[in-house]
Amino acid sequence: AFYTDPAKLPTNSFDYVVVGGGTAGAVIANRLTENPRVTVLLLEAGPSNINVTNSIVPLLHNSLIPNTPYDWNFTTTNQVGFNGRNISFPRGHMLGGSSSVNGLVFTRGSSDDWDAYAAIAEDPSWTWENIQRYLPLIEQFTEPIERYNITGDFIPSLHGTDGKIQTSVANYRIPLDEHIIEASQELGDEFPFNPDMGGGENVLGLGWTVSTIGRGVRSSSATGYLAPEYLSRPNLHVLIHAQVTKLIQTGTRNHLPSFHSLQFTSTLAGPRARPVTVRGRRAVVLSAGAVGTPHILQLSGIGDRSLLESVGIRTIVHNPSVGRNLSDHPLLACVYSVHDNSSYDILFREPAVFQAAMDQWNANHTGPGAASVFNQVGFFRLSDDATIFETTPDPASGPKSGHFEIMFSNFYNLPGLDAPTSGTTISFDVAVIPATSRGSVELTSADPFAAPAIDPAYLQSEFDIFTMLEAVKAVRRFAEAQTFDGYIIEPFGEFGEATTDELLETFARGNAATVFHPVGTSSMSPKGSNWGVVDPDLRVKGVEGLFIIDAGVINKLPTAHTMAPTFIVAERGAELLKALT
Ligand SMILES: Cc1cc2nc3c(=O)[nH]c(=O)nc-3n(C[C@H](O)[C@H](O)[C@H](O)COP(=O)(O)OP(=O)(O)OC[C@H]3O[C@@H](n4cnc5c(N)ncnc54)[C@H](O)[C@@H]3O)c2cc1C
Repeated sequence: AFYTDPAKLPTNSFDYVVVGGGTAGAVIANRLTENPRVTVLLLEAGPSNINVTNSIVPLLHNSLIPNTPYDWNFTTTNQVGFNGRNISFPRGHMLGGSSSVNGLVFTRGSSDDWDAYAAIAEDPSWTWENIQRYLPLIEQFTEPIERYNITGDFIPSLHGTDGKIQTSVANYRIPLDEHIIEASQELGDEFPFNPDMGGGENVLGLGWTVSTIGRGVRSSSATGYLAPEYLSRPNLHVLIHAQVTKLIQTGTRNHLPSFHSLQFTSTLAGPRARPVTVRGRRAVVLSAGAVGTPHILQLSGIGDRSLLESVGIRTIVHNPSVGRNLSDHPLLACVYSVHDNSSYDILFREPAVFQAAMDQWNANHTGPGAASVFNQVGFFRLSDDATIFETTPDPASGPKSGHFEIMFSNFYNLPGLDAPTSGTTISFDVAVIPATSRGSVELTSADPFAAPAIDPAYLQSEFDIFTMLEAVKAVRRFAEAQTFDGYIIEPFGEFGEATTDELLETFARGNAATVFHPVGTSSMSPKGSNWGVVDPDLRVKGVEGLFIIDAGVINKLPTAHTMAPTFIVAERGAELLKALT
């Protein structure tokens, strides 16, 4: 059942309480309640996803962040590597979490990435081979809403057809597509075409983006795993507007502090509302994401003693790894002015064009509204003799993993920044993949409603800045392809003026942002190791009754956007929990 008022809950004791109705939390709640005898309470701080148009219409996702009710509206600390700038750090704040607000890109990572997770955690159950069985549970590949011939744009055998999340390629084609594919054919040595990045053995190269879109509509963990047929299960209770403020120690078991209770506040009643206490008899599962989960742990006395003491919180479990090892993909937009009357710059700028697109989408879910903004992405490697490898060991998980990504879109794609008021542009956004800078999420106050300090430490390592600049240079070589003659006019703004390495670095540090992929703050590490937050079975170290299942447990950035890897972690986490019962 679905609730907005905690007073309506039938009980305050459940088999499991899951914190965070986001990407992972919705999976856990769904899978555990497949057994009608298991009761689950799922608590989500944000509002419902139902009828939120900008979450439903794929093209509108950039408008969900920042400074909306659907975003936590976090800001990073001042970033040394960004010339002291801070940036907005969006996280989904609604049912479905970040899968309800994100860019819909569905990429799973390379086999090397998953094998690295297994190696780091010293647990072979996390290898690429072993996680294969979760993929069909997640994905339901669908035909694009427009009747395009997609033969050759994907490899059917790599996709599930019966999972909970609908995916598709190329829901709305744009003139830029042809140029990107042609450029890849022209410059195939450096930018080879990849017919499908979903196979972990072959994620490098450029290809059509698989997006979480079904019949022109966003598919999220909320639409998929919390669909009406699941919400109607009598053993599943989903409460929104419920912000968890603290876990409560309920005793000791096997010499470990137990955490089977927690407090939350209904935000509809304001932060001064009386906290409600609920109990998870079998376990409490934290799925509040790479920021929310470590923040809750710290508020509950689980974290670095000196940090907790600094805000007057008594330490129950001293674990300095909580909230540390924050890793994210830094992004830099390389914008070109182009001749393109179909550029989304016009659509977003001119109300009549925008309205026509929305009218079309409203009529039958077709047109630009039906598509994500990245019809293609590509993952690439630095050359083996890149000078950085003289001083830095290659941080990629292996030869099948990338060093940088390029994402292609047909407009000025810098969410949160004002687009130019005239002309038309395309954006080739680059990102550093195995970024080696490590940051942190730290509480700033014992007040659970005070935002934590988020320091992703962007571009603070030699490798990260080197790779960012190499990625920009790769973009410039790509833009030299003949197919762009008469289409690309010139590089736009400061990007065009950054003609030396020094100027390029200034441009990067002055303009880079994020692809929104934080991981690592609840890192999975070997059982018994002296670092990390969860064991390979996703139990929180040093306590009883508490699990973490979200993007934070991923201990290293994948050659992928992080939603699909989070779904994999969640399906595996649900299986591990079910095995306990
Ligand atoms: C703007 C944006 C664009 C992105 N684009 C892509 C993309 O195109 N492709 C891709 O693969 N990845 C993308 N990502 C990343 C991807 O969406 C995330 O890595 C993934 O969804 C994380 O899943 P999660 O379950 O860990 O956290 P989330 O999905 O964020 O879920 C956490 C949930 O917990 C709730 N919560 C937090 N604290 C509390 C609390 N105290 N009490 C109760 N509830 C709480 C939150 O409101 C949220 O619903 C994007 C992310 C963002 C923000």
